[in-house]
Amino acid sequence: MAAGTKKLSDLGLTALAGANPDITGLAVDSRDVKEGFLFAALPGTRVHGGTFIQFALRMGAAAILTDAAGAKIAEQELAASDAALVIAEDPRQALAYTSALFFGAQPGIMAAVTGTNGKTSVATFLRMIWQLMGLEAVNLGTTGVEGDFTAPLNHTTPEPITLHRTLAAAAEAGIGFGAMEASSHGLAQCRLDGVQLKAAGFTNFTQDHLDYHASFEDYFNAKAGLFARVLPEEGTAVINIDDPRGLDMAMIAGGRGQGVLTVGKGEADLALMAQRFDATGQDIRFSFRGKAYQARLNLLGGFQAENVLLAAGLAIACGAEPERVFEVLGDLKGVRGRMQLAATRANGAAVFVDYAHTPDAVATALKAMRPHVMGRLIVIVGAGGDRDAAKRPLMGQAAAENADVVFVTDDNPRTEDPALIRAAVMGGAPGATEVGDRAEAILRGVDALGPGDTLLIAGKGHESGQIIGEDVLPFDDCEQASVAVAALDGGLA
Ligand SMILES: CC(=O)N[C@H]1[C@@H](OP(=O)(O)OP(=O)(O)OC[C@H]2O[C@@H](n3ccc(=O)[nH]c3=O)[C@H](O)[C@@H]2O)O[C@H](CO)[C@@H](O)[C@@H]1O[C@H](C)C(=O)N[C@@H](C)C(=O)N[C@H](CCC(=O)O)C(=O)O
Ligand SMILES: Nc1ncnc2c1ncn2[C@@H]1O[C@H](COP(=O)(O)OP(=O)(O)OP(=O)(O)O)[C@@H](O)[C@H]1O
Ligand SMILES: N[C@H](CCC[C@H](N)C(=O)O)C(=O)O
Ligand SMILES: [Mg+2]
Repeated sequence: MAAGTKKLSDLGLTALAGANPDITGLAVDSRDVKEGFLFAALPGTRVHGGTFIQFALRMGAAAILTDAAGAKIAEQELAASDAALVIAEDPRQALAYTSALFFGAQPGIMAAVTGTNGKTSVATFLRMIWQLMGLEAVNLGTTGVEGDFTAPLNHTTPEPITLHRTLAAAAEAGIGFGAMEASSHGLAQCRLDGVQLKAAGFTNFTQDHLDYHASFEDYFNAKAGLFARVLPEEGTAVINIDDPRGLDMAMIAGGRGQGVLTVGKGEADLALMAQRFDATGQDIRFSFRGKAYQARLNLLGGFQAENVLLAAGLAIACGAEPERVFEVLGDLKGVRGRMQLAATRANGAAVFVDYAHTPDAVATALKAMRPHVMGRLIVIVGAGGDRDAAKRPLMGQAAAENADVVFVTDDNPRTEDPALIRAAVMGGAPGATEVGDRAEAILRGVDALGPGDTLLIAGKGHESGQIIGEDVLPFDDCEQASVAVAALDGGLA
């Protein structure tokens, strides 16, 4: 979508020498720069983007946005060029605000959700609640843009240029409501600082991404940035108060003067009082500010009710009538790749696919599955390469502690040696069976299913490819589950 040309000053930026060129586009990678673009030369984890200013200038950049270090790297090239130079203390945050001004529109009501697990689920349920109330809505995140406007995304929280281009396109298509995921990377890099939020949610905080964040506390602080920085003072924070860090988040939000709506099993504004599980879902009883309600959820897993209530809280915080929100909960559908029924064997045993890729998520998914299972619970688990290595044995342990049979296999090895990743996972699950090839592991897991047993294939959820080295090979857990059932039982599942 062409956003048109804007003056540098209309993008909230002031150049050092007073230049005010027309800006025809924005780029964060020098290889994407075209004539008249603003190039944001950002400090990176590997290299400073300032290194690439010389290439951006050659491509016709009209302005450079960077920090003092970036400007120093390209001092000579900048002196010899008449491109405008903008130096910001935090160029990532400046780029976020600039992107919002450049693309100029977003759905009028937006909410963001952060937390280690449950972001996609909550954002998707919130979008569905809005749609079921007759509103045009989207969710943006790991599964792309879904709802009344669709588009693929490569990141859970895209960098600001892609984010605001997408939000503007959605707004132009008539979308009035948007629910987005705020990943810890996205928050640490201020990717969503230019989005106008009405409400923000917090699901939970457990181990992940310690490859990127220097410490557990750094990881927490990145997430807390959603309330401490991005959500405005007049916004409402919707907090899962059952999480050990929920109170900390509520304090941060309250400290900034934001409204706080708590969700949880104990004392909470929106309180989950009882759950009754059966083969196809659960009935829940809950209260909102003291008044009791009941709803049917066609969703498996106790934690899904928590995600649904957080989404309901966000809908209310965004202005919806509580009674209307509670009425539509019974019509919610499952989220793709989250506790999704993938296939059923001739003997009745079921195969589920779930995106559990953290120790907490593996434990939660298996514990949640247990009340729905009569026989043995079998799990297939692995861990991704080029990601937090410390979580691997913990994922194995979570599988061993909560399932009756464990198969350890490859997830996305990326550039790492898959055998070493598997060995680390096996370290936490010594009694497990190791099967490197994921399709074979699924076949073995499905073959092991007796009547009343259930298989949970964890880790890849909705993903349609397996990343090996730099290649992405087609691979879909749901599809492989069907193939395995067909191979063992004949016909298609
Ligand atoms: C680890 C991480 O988040 N990296 C982000 C970061 O890149 P970086 O710091 O590694 O960049 P770098 O390689 O050091 O390069 C520095 C700068 O030079 C630029 N460059 C580089 C080469 C060149 O030829 N020209 C050029 O201009 C780069 O665009 C970059 O701005 O800044 C870049 C620009 O903003 C981001 O695109 C990039 O995200 C990469 C693509 C990424 O894969 N991020 C993942 C880990 C991520 O964000 N994941 C979360 C999900 C987390 C979850 O599971 O919850 C997400 O929100 O998707
Ligand atoms: N409220 C929850 N508490 C604990 N675990 C959960 C919760 N919700 C979901 N999970 C587990 O986490 C997995 C991922 O869920 P989801 O995709 O909604 O999380 P996410 O935060 O978006 O993950 P990502 O970091 O990849 O974006 C699910 O498949 C499930 O196993
Ligand atoms: N957003 C997460 C997804 C992990 C999914 C899992 N299949 C893996 O590859 O580790 C990440 O990039 O860390
Ligand atoms: Mg997600």
